[in-house]
Amino acid sequence: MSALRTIGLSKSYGRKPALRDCTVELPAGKVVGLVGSNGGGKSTFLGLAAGLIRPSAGEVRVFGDEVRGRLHPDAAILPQHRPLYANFTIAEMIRAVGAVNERWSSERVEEALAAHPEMDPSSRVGSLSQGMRTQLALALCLGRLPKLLLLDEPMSDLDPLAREEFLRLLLADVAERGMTVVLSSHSLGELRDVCDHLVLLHAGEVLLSGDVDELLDDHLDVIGPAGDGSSLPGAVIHASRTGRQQRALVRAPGSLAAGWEGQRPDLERLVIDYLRARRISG
Ligand SMILES: Nc1ncnc2c1ncn2[C@@H]1O[C@H](COP(=O)(O)OP(=O)(O)OP(=O)(O)O)[C@@H](O)[C@H]1O
Repeated sequence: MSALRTIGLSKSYGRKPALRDCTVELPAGKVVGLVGSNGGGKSTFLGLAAGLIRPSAGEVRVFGDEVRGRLHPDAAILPQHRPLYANFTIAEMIRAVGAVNERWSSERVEEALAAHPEMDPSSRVGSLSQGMRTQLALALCLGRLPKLLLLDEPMSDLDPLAREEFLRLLLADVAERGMTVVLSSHSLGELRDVCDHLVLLHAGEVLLSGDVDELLDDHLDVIGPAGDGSSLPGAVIHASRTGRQQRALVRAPGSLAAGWEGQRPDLERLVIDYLRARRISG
């Protein structure tokens, strides 16, 4: 069964569409990278998946159950604004969140915070740096022992070491507990190392969704003589010229004509060329 499935999911704010007819199926036990342009709909997608936002049309299912305005008991979300009470101490915050969750492990929270001895339990949340708040909010998410963890730009305010530790913690939970992680990020370099599955959003539309390796295998980054567009193999996603050469990203490539060379694209190339193509076509 998929961890998260959306069918024709749409959300408009007033008359402005934020997500349009989104149908995706995200496999359980994987790390899913949610990427795209600014305002592409990533936070809206995560909010809908968590039941924080109500859809304008379509449906969301978490482990087969339709999400209807409330967080699925097997899910946890780290929203972009990190919902914490500034006047509470860290220890009070942990107790408060534990008290409202039926399934709860304070050991799991402590385990997640163990790598951060600077987070004294008696410190006020309001005195923590932005990155420390993110660490605390993530630890609170893990305390719910989620099977599906939804993370909105979790690494944006973490230092390089904290990012590495954060990813290590997540990957350990994916491997040991079979957790599914959906994380939005603009940092393709970081996603490349951890993502099994990709969802690419632009202007509320899903441009790509699938297993990362399969998507990369299905594309070719080709270079050849300019002006010879007729010999490009496969469907052209985006093409550009420099002098006498042209470069293109093609999908479902056939065999290459003489004078052309091709290689499997990396994740950055794939994502950037899809977004560039959309920007040009408007
Ligand atoms: N509460 C809201 N009211 C009105 N419009 C909204 C609201 N939240 C989001 N939007 C609009 O919906 C669209 C999608 O926004 P969303 O925050 O989901 O994108 P995003 O991909 O997370 O963006 P970013 O990468 O910039 O964080 C944008 O056009 C945004 O302006």
